[in-house]
Amino acid sequence: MSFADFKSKRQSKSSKSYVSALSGPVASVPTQSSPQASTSAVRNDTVMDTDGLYPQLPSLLEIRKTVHSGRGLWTRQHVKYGSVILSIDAHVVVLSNQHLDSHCSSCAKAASTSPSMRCSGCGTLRYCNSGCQKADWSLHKHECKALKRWAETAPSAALGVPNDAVRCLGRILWQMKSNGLNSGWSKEIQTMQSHKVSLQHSASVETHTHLAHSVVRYLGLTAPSDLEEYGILSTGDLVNMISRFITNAIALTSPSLTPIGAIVSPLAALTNHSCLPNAIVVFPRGGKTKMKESVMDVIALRDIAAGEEVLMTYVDTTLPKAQRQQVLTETYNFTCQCPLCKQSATVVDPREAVLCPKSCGGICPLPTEDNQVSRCSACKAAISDPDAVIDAARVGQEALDKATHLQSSDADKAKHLTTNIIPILVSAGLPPSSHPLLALLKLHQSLLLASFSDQISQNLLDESIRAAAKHVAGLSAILDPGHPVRGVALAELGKLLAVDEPSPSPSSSSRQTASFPPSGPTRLKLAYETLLKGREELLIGFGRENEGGEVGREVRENIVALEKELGVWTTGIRNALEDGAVRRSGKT
Ligand SMILES: C[S@@+](CC[C@H](N)C(=O)[O-])C[C@H]1O[C@@H](n2cnc3c(N)ncnc32)[C@H](O)[C@@H]1O
Repeated sequence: MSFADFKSKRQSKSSKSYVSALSGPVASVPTQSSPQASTSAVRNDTVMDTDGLYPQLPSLLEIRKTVHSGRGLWTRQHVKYGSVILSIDAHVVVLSNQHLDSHCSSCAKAASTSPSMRCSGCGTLRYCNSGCQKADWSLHKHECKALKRWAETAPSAALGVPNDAVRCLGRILWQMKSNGLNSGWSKEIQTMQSHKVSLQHSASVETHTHLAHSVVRYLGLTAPSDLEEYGILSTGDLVNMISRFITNAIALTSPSLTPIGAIVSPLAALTNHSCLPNAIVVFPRGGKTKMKESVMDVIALRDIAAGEEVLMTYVDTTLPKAQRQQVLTETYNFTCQCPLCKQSATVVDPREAVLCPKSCGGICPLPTEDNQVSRCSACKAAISDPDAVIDAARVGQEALDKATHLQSSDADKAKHLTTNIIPILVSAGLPPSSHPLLALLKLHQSLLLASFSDQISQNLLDESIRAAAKHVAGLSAILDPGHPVRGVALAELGKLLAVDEPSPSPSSSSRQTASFPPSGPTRLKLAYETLLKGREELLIGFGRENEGGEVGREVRENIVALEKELGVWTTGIRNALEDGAVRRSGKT
């Protein structure tokens, strides 16, 4: 697994009627700052002097240190939801191996929007044009030699390029050497949090050791003293640097939130974690200043009061508590105390829930081996066969792991798995917000989309829409309105609903077995409403001043096109009705 995948897995997101879940009014965005976010109800924090570091720190923010979570970013004034709190160019950016061919290694733009040229030296990195290549050369000149050396000694072609973590550490070390170890740039890197001291008790010792060996090989070092020019005087220093990277690297995502690599930004990395974050890191792309994918923004997901801590998430918040906690302990070395993790056991978390067996609209906690008794939180009806639910969830997790593994090597097999397992979880009573159903729906949707060809069938399109709608319904039960993951999911659903129907006959087989999705003008109207809702959420999640990022701007164009199309439909229907009325009255 690449480091980008590793990180994105950690980040990175009920209604029985999906139609009604989507066609209601746009959920209002909470405008009150959340009391959960502040960890300084009693001031136990110290405002820190930046010592000339972090020149990009805006006056809106200050760095404070607490006993509980070390340094963090705090607001000095009220911040409105959807505002850009911080906009920065990362210190170091690398693409994950599977994106090296499809994206520019300088600006990280996808090759589909720009023809790319390959570096003739290493034959590994691609660029949009010579401008991008020149901009990257000061770092790539070291990397180019290292990549060639690595490929020459690799045991197989498949291992001919080191993973993104090794390449990112290489870039950090070359840049530190070139900028000088006493430069602000290098000091910011050196002061990033490391967990070297607690490593010996941690499950990630192996990852650190493996990375250390790989970095030494990548840099072409022959003696420990060779590391001194990088400011690394001992093995301990090297482990420290690796721990800093693992603790602070952030997944680089495309404008539609697909993980494509890793970045290191010491300033953004000062943000501490909550599983109920009030902020998020996005790479919105666009505008005059954000043409590089690697320009990152930290966006306020809800109003943040003056003097409140800015908190983002380090894990995928669609995961159940135990899985989130495991990652936070193993990778970040702390136990999360956020309100979601400390939620009373009497509150049912939609991530770990089963629908009420009496269909009263309530949910029951997902039964476990240790706690098989599960009752609906609303009507108290008990689940009659908890073992069946436990089994379904277990089989679902196994299928998810297998399908995720297979998706790039054998997409058909992966799709077969998701197609078969999803109905089992649904019939066991899992709502779309529940793990692993939500993750399976997302994967199923992407596998269906990947199988679209020029000749798309009505059934395939309708099945994709149903998967996308269930995915949106699941996310909506978990994530706050305005979360960019929700915005992107709504945009995808709206786009699918707006696709021309290949055979829109109301008597087609899919129509008889399911009332969703509708056909004709009703479908277009639903597409329009979904896109409007998506745009509203994207404007928050990617920042209002970014116009909702690249996806938000695309959605706006789709909305304009649909308005025209719906206008034609409305006129056509009105004309048809008027014609009928004229005929009935005997006029010609
Ligand atoms: C990316 S760094 C954040 C900045 C860090 N606090 C510092 O002083 O540089 C991640 C580390 O901060 C600490 N941290 C972040 N969020 C935390 C939380 N909610 N509770 C406790 N520690 C936290 C953990 O040590 C974690 O490994």
